[in-house]
Amino acid sequence: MRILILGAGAVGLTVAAMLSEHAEVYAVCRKRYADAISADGFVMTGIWGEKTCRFPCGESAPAGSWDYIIISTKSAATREICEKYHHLFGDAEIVSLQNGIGNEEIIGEYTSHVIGAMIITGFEWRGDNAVFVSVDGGKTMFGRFPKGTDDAARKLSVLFNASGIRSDVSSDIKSVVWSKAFYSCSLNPLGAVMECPYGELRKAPAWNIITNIVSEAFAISKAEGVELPQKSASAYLDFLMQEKIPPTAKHYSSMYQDIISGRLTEVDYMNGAIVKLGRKHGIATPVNEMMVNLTHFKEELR
Ligand SMILES: NC(=O)C1=CN([C@@H]2O[C@H](COP(=O)(O)OP(=O)(O)OC[C@H]3O[C@@H](n4cnc5c(N)ncnc54)[C@H](OP(=O)(O)O)[C@@H]3O)[C@@H](O)[C@H]2O)C=CC1
Ligand SMILES: CC(C)(CO)C(=O)C(=O)O
Repeated sequence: MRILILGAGAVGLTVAAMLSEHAEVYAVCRKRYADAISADGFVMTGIWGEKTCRFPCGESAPAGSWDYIIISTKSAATREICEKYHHLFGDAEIVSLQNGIGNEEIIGEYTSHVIGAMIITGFEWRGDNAVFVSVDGGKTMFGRFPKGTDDAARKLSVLFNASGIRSDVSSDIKSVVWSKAFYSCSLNPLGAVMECPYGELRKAPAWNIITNIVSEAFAISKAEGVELPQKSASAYLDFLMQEKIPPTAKHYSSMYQDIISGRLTEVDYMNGAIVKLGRKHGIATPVNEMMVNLTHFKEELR
């Protein structure tokens, strides 16, 4: 199986390292990462094991055809990467291994072969050729976007499992992607602005804010016709409190890590997407809008 990873950073390089023992993988990444990996290998630490891996990577993609092309940029770069590389898409399945609402729709403007994915594992940079895998919040999910499963999604999930990344398929991947987006909308900006781990957000003042974020987001999912696995805002809040926060209670959100490292956050593709869809449907989303503004303010203060 030939797999090209476009925009490989913390997620894409680690996935490349894991898959490269079971498939032919090439990672397109920034020059400084390619140089460091070519010189010293890619160093993985954390819950997926400690190893130094070698796989081909570089600033541009080699010619040829691919079975899967995995996009692992931040959401702000999805369109740019599609513009730059859609000439390679051919019959390949194009997989969005990203957070946020709207990436699959952008990719769908360039191909009819879109696979949606949801990954809920933590990846933290530890140098130009090193990533620490910090937490595991569940299986990585794949599915034909927006709905359905087929051999292409199943084969990719089988490869991930064989490579040591717990995975499964969903026949409603859009719903799974939105459910993860609601998790990110609830925990990421608040954890970043307050500089605290997810577990602290269970305290009453934070939980009041999260309750409003989730209620607004549910109104939007209803208006968009996206049915989440959790049937109501209160069912989603229970799921967050009972199932999702406990395994990641000590984790500082990736948005917090973006802010302290001087990178822009993806808040516009999370709470910002809810605000934008709220305007489209005439639904007020003041708490999500406040989180967008607070996060951008925090970005400017650093
Ligand atoms: N990190 C995590 O714990 C998790 C992240 N995710 C999601 O996965 C996605 C990727 O996150 P993550 O890996 O952390 O992000 P990173 O910023 O570490 O990686 C993305 C990489 O893509 C690069 N890139 C952008 N455009 C190009 C291009 N044209 N050519 C080559 N490289 C390019 C970026 O470079 P540059 O910065 O120079 O633009 C960056 O190095 C996000 O949507 C994130 O929300 C999901 C689960 C967990
Ligand atoms: C827990 C984790 C790492 C899973 O994606 C996360 O949601 C984040 O930090 O953004």
